[in-house]
Amino acid sequence: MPASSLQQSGPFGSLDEYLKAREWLVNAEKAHGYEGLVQRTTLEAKAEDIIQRLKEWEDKNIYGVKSDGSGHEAGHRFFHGLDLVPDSKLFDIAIKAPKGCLLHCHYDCLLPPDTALSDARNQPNLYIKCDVPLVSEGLFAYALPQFDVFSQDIHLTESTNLFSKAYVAGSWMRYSDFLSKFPGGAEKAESWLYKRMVLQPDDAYHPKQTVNGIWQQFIRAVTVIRSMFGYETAYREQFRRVLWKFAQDGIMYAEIRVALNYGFSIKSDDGTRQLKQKEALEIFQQVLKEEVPKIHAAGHVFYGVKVIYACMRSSSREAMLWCMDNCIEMKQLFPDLICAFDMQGQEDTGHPLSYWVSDLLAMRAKITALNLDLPFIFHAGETLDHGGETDSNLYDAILLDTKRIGHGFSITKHPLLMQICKERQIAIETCPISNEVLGLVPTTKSHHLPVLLANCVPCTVNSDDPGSWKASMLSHDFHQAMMSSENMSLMGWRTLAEWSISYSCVGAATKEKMLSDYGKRWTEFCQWIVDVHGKA
Ligand SMILES: O=c1[nH]cnc2c1ncn2[C@@H]1O[C@H](CO)[C@@H](O)[C@H]1O
Repeated sequence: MPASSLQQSGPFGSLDEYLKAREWLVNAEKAHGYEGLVQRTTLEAKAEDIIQRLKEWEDKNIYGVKSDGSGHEAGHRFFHGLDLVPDSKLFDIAIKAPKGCLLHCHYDCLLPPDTALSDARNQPNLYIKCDVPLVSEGLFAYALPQFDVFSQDIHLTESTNLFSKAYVAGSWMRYSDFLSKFPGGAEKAESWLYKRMVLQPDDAYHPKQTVNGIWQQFIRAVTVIRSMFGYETAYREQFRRVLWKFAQDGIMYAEIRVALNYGFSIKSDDGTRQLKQKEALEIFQQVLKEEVPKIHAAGHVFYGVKVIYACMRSSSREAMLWCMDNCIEMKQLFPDLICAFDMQGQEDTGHPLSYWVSDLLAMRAKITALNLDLPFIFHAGETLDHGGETDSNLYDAILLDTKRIGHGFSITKHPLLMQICKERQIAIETCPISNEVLGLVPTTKSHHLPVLLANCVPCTVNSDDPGSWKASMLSHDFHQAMMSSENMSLMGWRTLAEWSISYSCVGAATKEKMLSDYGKRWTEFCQWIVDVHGKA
């Protein structure tokens, strides 16, 4: 707080004097945060006022806590409010909002599996296996299904029939047989599979849940869904759909973390060929070439996507070293597509960055010698730890010159590191809904985004794994961020979106153009708010 604020404290000669000092203090604190950067046009001020009024109204009328204490608070728990969101005008506004760039998301978890499940019906070579036979309610609840495609026929016998007591765990059953033999039929089968891939409210909120517990469930869900995209057509069509969903949700560009782990492969549809990192990236490049012009033709402002090469932080050293070299190789082959390197997987249970420091320093030396533009963008501080090994990832991320920080949830307990992020322009990629569903905060209201904004630490809003909890690409997170804090405003959305452009990996000229495109869309958006919602 500036020293001058002290001069504003008492003793006060009158109520009027006190109220003036109070107003000054509130405004001084606002100016300390992102509001200090904001200048409103008349149109923006009008639109902003409409949004604030809508927030209050919706909090009482759409959400609302009843006199007996039951009900849902807006911006509180994502799953509790999910069914109410469609009734919200503010959600409609969030969908329309131009959002800038999505800088933190994971490819496998971008979309819920609806379309993948319908595509799977048409894959004759697709097989399914489980770790237990599906012969009792308990085993249905426990089982982990996985998919793969095979070129040779695997006949249906008692030992490959998932619904037989004689099923040998891990044996493959043709998916079409699985659908027809599932108790209650194909629709029941798909809804059973769906629940294995998408987290449910009880997974997130049951009273004995822990961070490790929900992560174990999340990893299981990812294992199922990832195996569903394990063949070429599914992998490609998923990417095509993702691009359209981004554009339709007001995202102008994205950087996607793709798990290109050691041992990564997808198969050709007929199961005869294995496609590795290079072939997967070729698929992305090809789809971008085909789809971006169509997305433009449909009237969207869209700058495509780049890939953050990501591998598991729990890897063996041998696997990690292979990935580091492979990442450099892929950067040379796909200089415009690969934009950074990261490690992913649960931070608390994986190796901390300190474990990898010498390898990362050697990787950096190679990158510099090759004159490549390949920054690190590390996950760090996605933890409840404070002062321990996981939390200390923040120190290493900063010392290793991370371009941004993924999550940075624990950084608000490190004022010096927040200050450094401000000075060195390291943006924090926050993920409000993800942090709530995966157990870091019991409510979005205690998320660190408002703290970062109040300190004017550059940050962005991201969806992380929206498909894993049936959220949209970014609208739900924008909406949740808006509803969870009084201090979040329309100009907060604008600030976050402009930061997402400024801290992205695109070149300076493209950034300029994006900012200018954004400005135009934003003005249209504010006008729309005033025209459509201003009269109510
Ligand atoms: O919030 C996150 N922090 C770290 N890793 C994550 C997060 N969300 C997803 N993944 C990683 O991405 C994989 C899917 O591609 C997940 O298995 C998980 O390892």
